Amino acid sequence: MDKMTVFKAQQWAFSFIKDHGKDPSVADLLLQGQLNWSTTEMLMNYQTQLSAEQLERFFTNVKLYCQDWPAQYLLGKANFFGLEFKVNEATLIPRPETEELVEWILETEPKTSLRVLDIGTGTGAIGLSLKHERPAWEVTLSDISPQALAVAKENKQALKLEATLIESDLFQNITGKFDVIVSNPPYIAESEADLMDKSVLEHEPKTALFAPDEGLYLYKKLAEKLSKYLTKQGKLYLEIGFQQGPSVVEIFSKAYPTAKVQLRQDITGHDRMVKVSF
Ligand SMILES: C[S@@+](CC[C@H](N)C(=O)[O-])C[C@H]1O[C@@H](n2cnc3c(N)ncnc32)[C@H](O)[C@@H]1O
Repeated sequence: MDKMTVFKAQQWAFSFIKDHGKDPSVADLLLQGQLNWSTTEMLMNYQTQLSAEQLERFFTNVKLYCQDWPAQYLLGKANFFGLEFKVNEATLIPRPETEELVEWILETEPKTSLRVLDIGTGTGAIGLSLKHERPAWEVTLSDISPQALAVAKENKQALKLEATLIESDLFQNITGKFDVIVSNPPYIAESEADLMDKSVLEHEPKTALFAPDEGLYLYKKLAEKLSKYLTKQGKLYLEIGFQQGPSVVEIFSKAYPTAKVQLRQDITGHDRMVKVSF
């Protein structure tokens, strides 16, 4: 393949992606991500020649994106809360909604030393972002998937953050008590699979997406054992599906009648988070 300028390669990718009915702005994401360039660097380098190798990788990624591969898996990385996380097909791609859960914790909890447990950590996105913002917190990351936990370990090392990693089915291998437990568990009902994007369904891990019992299984399991792992005034923060607000509030209100259970909406106005305060 001959050399080509960044500008020409971008133009080609734009029209190729458009012709396939997908989002042309992903062309920039793929090229910038591959070259590790900021938007400014991209603008300053429009006339730079790309090597045949660089072009081949870019064209391949553009074509795979048009075949429903998520751009983040093609690049092997995703941004979350201002940090770069390695991702692969063993981990969910961290979502912007989840950044709002991190923000809620940061604006509510004291900056002083706290013990924090992130259950179902995946890439480590929630727990490592919290540790990055609050170095005094002692953070534990757990996941049922050893492959996901291996990615969380790489992210912890790349970001130079301290955290304990534990392979565990919910609380099974967890000991001690925590001031904050946070979880974005799998919460999609199997019956909703038909409505999902092909790129999510075909590439993201099923153990990260689906849960039995209309998606409520993990919330019910968390509620059963929660009090044993929270300090007296501890708090649980959860991400939920936008239709699950009333059901999740009911699960925790029934299990802990004296606790305060709060529902919170995301930036688009959908029910998205629940906090249980003891
Ligand atoms: C929706 S993903 C969330 C990943 C990450 N916390 C985030 O917000 O991007 C759910 C995660 O929970 C993990 N998981 C599923 N069942 C679990 C269980 N029983 N115990 C612990 N982790 C579980 C999955 O492997 C997956 O990494």
